[in-house]
Amino acid sequence: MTLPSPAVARAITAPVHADLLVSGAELVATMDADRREIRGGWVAVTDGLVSAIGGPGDPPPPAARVLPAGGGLVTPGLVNTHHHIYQNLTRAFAPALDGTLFTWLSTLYPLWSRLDEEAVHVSAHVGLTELALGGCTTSTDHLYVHPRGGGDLISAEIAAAAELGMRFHPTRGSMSLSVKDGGLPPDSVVQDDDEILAESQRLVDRHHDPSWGAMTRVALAPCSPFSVRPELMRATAELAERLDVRLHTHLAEDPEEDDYCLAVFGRRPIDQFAEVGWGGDRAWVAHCICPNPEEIARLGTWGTGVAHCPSSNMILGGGLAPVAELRAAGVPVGLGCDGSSSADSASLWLEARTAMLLGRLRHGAASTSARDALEIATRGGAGCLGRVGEIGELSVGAVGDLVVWPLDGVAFAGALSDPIDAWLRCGPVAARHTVVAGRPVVEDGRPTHPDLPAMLDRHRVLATGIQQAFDKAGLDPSAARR
Ligand SMILES: Nc1nc2[nH]c(O)nc2c(=O)[nH]1
Repeated sequence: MTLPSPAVARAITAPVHADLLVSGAELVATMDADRREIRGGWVAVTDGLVSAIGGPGDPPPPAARVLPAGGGLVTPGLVNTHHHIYQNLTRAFAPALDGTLFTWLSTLYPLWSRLDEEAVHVSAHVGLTELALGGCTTSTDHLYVHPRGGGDLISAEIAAAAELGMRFHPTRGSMSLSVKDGGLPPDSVVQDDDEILAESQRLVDRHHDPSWGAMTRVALAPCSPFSVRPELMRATAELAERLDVRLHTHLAEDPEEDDYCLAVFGRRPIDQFAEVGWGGDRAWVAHCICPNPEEIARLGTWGTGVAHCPSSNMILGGGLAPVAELRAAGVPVGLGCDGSSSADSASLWLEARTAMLLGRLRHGAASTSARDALEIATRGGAGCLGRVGEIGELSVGAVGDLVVWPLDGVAFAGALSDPIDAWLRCGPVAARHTVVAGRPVVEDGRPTHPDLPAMLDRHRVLATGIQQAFDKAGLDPSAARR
């Protein structure tokens, strides 16, 4: 990772004229190295980076624009470490709702085989807008379905993120092992290893920005042990090392995956992960519901990150991820919405709250606080994406990504004693303002980009076309429910 240049470092320590000043907060929860919480605080952003932070006694710099926090809570922007945004085209899809992971995937793969550039662009516009409304400023996406003739899907979603001004970490997903070779996906959605590797390199060359404050970073992401060949896992790890980009995959997400790995590889998923050269801090993995204590310790030693996806894990019935144990072992744990066909909603506020509730259910009321959940949603995400100190905190020199959350109205009546507890225990809450690199993408609860209504109209047409494919293919909708 590139650190700020001397010029940037000078600019952020000198008194500045800010581009944006967010002031009038009830509390600024900086989530910086000291976890400073500043009552009545303000935050200034210059050239996309935080240039100053202060309290009521500190005079703020003059600013081109002042965004009133209106007595709200200011936090760093939340970081989404796992998503399949295109799945909002098959959200809450009735024929797939009751399946376990493998049945659910097998029902939906044929629909996703109809993705093309327009569908990905429109679904990304809608999906990233939804994320911004829920307080997300940096999102990953794991797009692993690349149908023949579908076009350059990753570039299409990067275009959507750039239009909206969202910080984006697309991961070039891949599947290479179809049913006929012992994998789960059908032939229509797999590619061969050479094509996947060539495309991965091309996308990194074209879009990946390693510089401090980058808006776009690309990672490489073979889908799961049951949809790619071990040779591709190994070659992808080598390519990521050579290009110095991060690695992402699904891991240990379901007992069915344990059974598959034992039957096919003769070892458990995390042993197979190590066998193909992935055990290290370049990788972060999604779900990680089923590691045993010895595997948790190994993940901690490696520094491999985990994207905790609480809603999706419960909806698919995969189980309860051992979040407290992973964190105690030193694993960077971030938060993920997961795809909108399994989690169906995409709000990191909701995922943070759900992570807090699940933690308390597993380990008792004193185990998991709103601050723990905020930590996972911010600094934990930065750890997964290799951007500690840069995203997920408000400190001078970090990116100017922040959220102003309301603390007023019916939901908060009487919640006066602690703004962070109020934020996550009351609600439901959507962002009042979401700011990325000093520019509001949500203001007064509304997206600032004007195209959302047109995008939603187009999304409905595209989603209808894709879902009708299910009927046309003559699939028996009730089969997936059995
Ligand atoms: N929740 C999800 N798990 C997955 N595993 C896999 O291989 N694909 C998926 C997915 O889309 N969602």
